[in-house]
Amino acid sequence: MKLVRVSAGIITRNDQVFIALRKPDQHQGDLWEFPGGKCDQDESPESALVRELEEECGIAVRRCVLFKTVSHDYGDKLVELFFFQVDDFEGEPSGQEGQEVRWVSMSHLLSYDFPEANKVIVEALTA
Ligand SMILES: Nc1nc2c([nH]c(=O)n2[C@H]2C[C@H](O)[C@@H](COP(=O)(O)OP(=O)(O)OP(=O)(O)O)O2)c(=O)[nH]1
Ligand SMILES: [Mg+2]
Repeated sequence: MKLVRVSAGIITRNDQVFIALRKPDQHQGDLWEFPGGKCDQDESPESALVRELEEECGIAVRRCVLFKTVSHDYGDKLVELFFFQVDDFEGEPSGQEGQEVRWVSMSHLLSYDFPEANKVIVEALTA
C-alpha cells in the first residue's frame, strides 16, 4: 500500500487554533484538518510544513516544534503524519485554496469532525 508522509501545522494564537475544512473530493474529505500536506520525496517534514503553510494559508512559519508523529492506516492509504506546533508566524492565516477556515478555541475542538488519525492530537490538545 501507498505510504505518504504528511506534515500538518497546529497553528495557535492565544487559546485558539486555526483549522480548515477538507474539500469533499479530497481523501478524508468534508472533515476538518490542521493545514498541511504531503512531503515531497527527499523533503524534510519541517520544509514540507513551511512550504504547505505558505501555499495553503499564506503564512511564513517563524518557529515550529514537532508535537507528535502519528501513523495511521486508512485502508486505502497509509499515512505518517508529522504534527507541528506553530506559534510564531508572519501574516494572517487564510484559506488560500478557497477552503473554509476557522479559528476555534481549544476547548471547542472536540465538536469538529477530524480524520481518525487526528484523534490522539485533539485529545492531547483538549486534555
Ligand atoms: N493536512 C492534513 N492532512 C491530514 C490530517 N489528518 C489526516 O489524516 N490527514 C491526511 C489526509 C490526506 O490523506 C493526507 C494529507 O495530504 P494532502 O493535504 O496533501 O492531501 P490532498 O488530498 O490535498 O492531496 P493532493 O492530491 O492535493 O496532493 O493526510 C490533518 O490534520 N491535516
Ligand atoms: Mg493539503
